Amino acid sequence: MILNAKNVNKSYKNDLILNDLFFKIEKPKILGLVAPNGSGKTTLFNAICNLESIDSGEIYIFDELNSSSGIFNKMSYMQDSKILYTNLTGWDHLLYVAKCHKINQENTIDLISDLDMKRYVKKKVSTYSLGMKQTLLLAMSILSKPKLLLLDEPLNGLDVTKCDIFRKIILALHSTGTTVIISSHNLEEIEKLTTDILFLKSGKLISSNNQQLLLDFSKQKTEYDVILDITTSLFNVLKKAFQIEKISRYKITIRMNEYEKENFIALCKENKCTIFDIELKENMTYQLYKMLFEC
Ligand SMILES: Nc1ncnc2c1ncn2[C@@H]1O[C@H](COP(=O)(O)OP(=O)(O)OP(=O)(O)O)[C@@H](O)[C@H]1O
Repeated sequence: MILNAKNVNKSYKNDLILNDLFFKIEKPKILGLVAPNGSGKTTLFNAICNLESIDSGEIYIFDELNSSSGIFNKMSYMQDSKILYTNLTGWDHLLYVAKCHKINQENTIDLISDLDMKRYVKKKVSTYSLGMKQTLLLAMSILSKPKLLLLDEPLNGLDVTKCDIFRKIILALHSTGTTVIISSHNLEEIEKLTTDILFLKSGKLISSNNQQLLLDFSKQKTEYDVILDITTSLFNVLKKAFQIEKISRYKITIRMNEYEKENFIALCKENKCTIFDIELKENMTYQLYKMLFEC
């Protein structure tokens, strides 16, 4: 078992942040961790790494209690830039991590090149931009090729090119068997990278694959863009039966739930209308997020 969290509770004074939280990861995955500000994402990461004590419950990493000193040989945690020493250079930071994990300098130099850090790695961190600090933190967290990697808002301040590099590196690491959990408010990027999303709501985790969540979602009306070859007569039929938001010759935007979607597809078929594409107007993660946190 990669991660096993049982009955985890954590409060700050009267605020219950993690509420009898259960969570298991059995196979290597890339998971997104998504929730509004102040919901407890960082608290959960800190609790997993035992940087923050929990009030009750147990967390096991590779079948060892997270308080065991050996876990940091197998896992790594990218925190925010407050952990960096502004008077040291990026190179100093990387050398320190390399020494702790007995990694040779060639691997460090390769990573600096992969992350395009050569230009600034020998400068003091005090001169770094947010994106440069994030890149250094990412480099520090992946240098040891951990089997479990926690990334707390790694995309903050990264430009489009850096996001692409970041994605390739995470996918490459995952292909070697690493499990990655990434918290982010960038729902589009997170959807591109991950297989499951974990929503942290009221101190508990809900997976985007949760059957009840998907059932609730299927009952919600959502906007779809449909590319189709529509005739005027069919449009008149559809107009009466569905909530059409926008229409042009080959594309309509329509609000419907899953049940209505099936009827819509059947009606088009009956009328010999070809549907070339039917897709959610906003990404699925965003739709689930709205359903969970904004109603
Ligand atoms: N050391 C602390 N003492 C008291 N309260 C804390 C402490 N750390 C976090 N909190 C509170 O716990 C809650 C969860 O904070 P946390 O930083 O885990 O949320 P988050 O989901 O990571 O937020 P964000 O998306 O803004 O980074 C917040 O209400 C925060 O004020």
